[in-house]
Amino acid sequence: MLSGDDQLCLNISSGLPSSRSYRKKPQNSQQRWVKKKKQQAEKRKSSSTPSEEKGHTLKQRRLQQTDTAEKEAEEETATPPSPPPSPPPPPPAKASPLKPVEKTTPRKTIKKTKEKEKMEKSHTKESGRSSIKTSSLFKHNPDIPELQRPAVSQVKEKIFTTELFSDLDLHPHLVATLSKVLNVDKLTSVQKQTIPALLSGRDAVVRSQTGSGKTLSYAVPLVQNLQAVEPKVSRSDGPLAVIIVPTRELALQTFQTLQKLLKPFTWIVPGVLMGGEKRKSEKARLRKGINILVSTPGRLVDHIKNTLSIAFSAVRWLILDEADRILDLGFEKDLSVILNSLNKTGPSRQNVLLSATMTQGVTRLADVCLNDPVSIHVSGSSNPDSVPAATSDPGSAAPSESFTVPEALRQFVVVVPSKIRLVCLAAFIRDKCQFSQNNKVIIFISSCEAVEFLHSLFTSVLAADSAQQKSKTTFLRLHGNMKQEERSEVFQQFSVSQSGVLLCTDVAARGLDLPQVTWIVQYTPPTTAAEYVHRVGRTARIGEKGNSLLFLTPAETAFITELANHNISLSEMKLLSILSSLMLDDAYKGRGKYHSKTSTKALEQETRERATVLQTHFENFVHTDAQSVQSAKKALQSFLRAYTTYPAHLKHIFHIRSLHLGHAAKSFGLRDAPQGLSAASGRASRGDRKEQNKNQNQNRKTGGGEKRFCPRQREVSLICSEFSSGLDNEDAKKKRKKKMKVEEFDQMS
Ligand SMILES: Nc1ncnc2c1ncn2[C@@H]1O[C@H](COP(=O)(O)OP(=O)(O)OP(=O)(O)O)[C@@H](O)[C@H]1O
Repeated sequence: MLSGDDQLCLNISSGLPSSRSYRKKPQNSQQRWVKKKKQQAEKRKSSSTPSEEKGHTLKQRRLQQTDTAEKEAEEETATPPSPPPSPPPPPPAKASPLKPVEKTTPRKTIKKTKEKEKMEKSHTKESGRSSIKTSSLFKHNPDIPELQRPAVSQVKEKIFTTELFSDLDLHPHLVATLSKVLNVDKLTSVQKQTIPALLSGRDAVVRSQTGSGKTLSYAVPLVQNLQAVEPKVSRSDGPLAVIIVPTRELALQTFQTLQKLLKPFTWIVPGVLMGGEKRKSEKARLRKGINILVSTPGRLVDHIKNTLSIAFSAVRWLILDEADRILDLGFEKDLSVILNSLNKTGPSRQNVLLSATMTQGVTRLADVCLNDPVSIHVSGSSNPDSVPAATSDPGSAAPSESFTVPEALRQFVVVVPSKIRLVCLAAFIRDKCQFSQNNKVIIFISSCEAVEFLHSLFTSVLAADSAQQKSKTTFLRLHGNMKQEERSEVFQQFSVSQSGVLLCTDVAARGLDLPQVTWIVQYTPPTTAAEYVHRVGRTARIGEKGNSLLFLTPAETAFITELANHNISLSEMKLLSILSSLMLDDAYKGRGKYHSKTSTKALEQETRERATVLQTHFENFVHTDAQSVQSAKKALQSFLRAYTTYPAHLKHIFHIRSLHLGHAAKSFGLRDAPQGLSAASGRASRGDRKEQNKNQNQNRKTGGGEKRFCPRQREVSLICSEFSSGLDNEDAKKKRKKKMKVEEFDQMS
């Protein structure tokens, strides 16, 4: 195994423009810091004036005087360091954010946003050190255990074959479009096996790793087949193919791929239906005629029930992408409505189920709705037995089912005590986005509220801390409680951006093909090994390189064994290695007593001090006003609720009772565990219960927010807008309007 330092070296990407390239001689944060210090010292030496030298000698003397204090500080820091008593030596080029900005910049020239004001307030507070109240981050934490990494033989899947699309019997315009528009010439393994099978008219269950080209493996034969239909397909034929996907973004992405493929075949019309869009305009499009219909299940069911112009009499293809997810989310009921509706009238149909992971539920579905299917399992044998055998839980994979992850994916785990999680994540982001270039990071978080909270915290605090630096980190967010226009906008923005951070729930875990993502961070662990595979699958796609980092607390390390049971192996990244990136950041300078020292112990102590300063920035921001505290509490509460929803077979790893509420609170920038908030959501205080009930009633009315979950419903709630038709709000509004009209009438009469 690599040492912690080596691991971090490996993970710092180069400043070169391409995400594919890596430094030949990578340096870790500590090495970079030592180098930076040396350079600074040399600069100072060459440019120092007598008075500066005097200042420097003063500093030396001060350091000698504080030798005894240094010993003390070798223990933990209970409060953030106070500034040195006398003025510091040569002023740094950048103003330290520990000092209020107003002192150096005329107030009138600054256009302040609310957040900036908050930050300034908190910094001002900080300079009045007496008001700081940050308890020690590094005291009273559970020990980080030595990780047991079971021996795992990872399953490998070759991505590309030597065969070309032009070797297949496809329409030449389709081959040309693949090459010119999609930049695709060689077949991937899954395409090589799937395309001929589908062209021959067979049903299929397709399983291959994430980012291996499954979309084209069904889209190419579909287009080939439909363009050859005689007489030519026309809009009035209605849907000839129905493609069901679990999320709106995936629906949009699939639709866009089809649009490109259909460029030479303009008479075949693709269309997308998804929650959040206007039902009226969708109805109009359906009336005009859509030949290839891409939809989320809930929305399609809504149209089946309410739109007269939807007719399935001509459907000859049914494709269920991310089939296990569709069943997993409890879409079964919707699916049976769709299948019944298709079966009622349609001609004989070709059916395809696809995913990178399969569950027993999919096997059952395949039994019911596929006709003598060919089973394509790229990394295993192509026989039906390769689909998971029966388990007690139809939604889960068999306990020992092996999963394949991309070969060029480097997977890491960091064990972090709860209290330090927030600064560890922030330090990681700073390292990847501030001190390295062209990193595109996706961070998975367990609830919409926590995504919102962290987004506003990082946008305010980290962005303000790096205000002096050249490159600014862009933070985006994506979750199921956002309005559809905003979701689509974020999806597009992150797709085309060269760098930045996307904070999201599992709504982004499946199928999304976001180019050049370099890091996947699982800040809250996934609920299953399969979800782990899909989350990390957002990087290292189609043979590219990529990295992933899983956050676990010391109590959760048994999840590594659970992953190993599915042939997934991780390397450890040390917590201190991640935190040491703060040494590059003068925004978090501690007492500065260790600057002249390069011993490991001194460096570690300085790193801890800096982490404490950063935590103080977060806590000050959170405690600026009651509203911020409230949103932190809400985020904590939703995190706790989500924590209660791990499936039974993982409860021994993720149990709410093993969480320390005060420590968890700290990871949301709260100084103390909120009063009356019980770790187990079911054991809330009376006041809290009242609040919860109020919220639940409110949520029921608005169709959003938090609900009480049973384990299976966690994901459902996270991508609730996909699960529902997305029209609940409209219906609720209409009902309210109707009620108001009746009341008005009553009042008038
Ligand atoms: N033969 C090919 N050559 C080069 N690139 C390809 C080829 N086939 C697909 N791609 C590209 O690979 C990327 C991933 O494809 P796709 O999204 O279909 O993967 P997937 O297997 O469905 O992944 P997931 O399981 O995550 O949904 C896309 O950008 C696609 O354009």
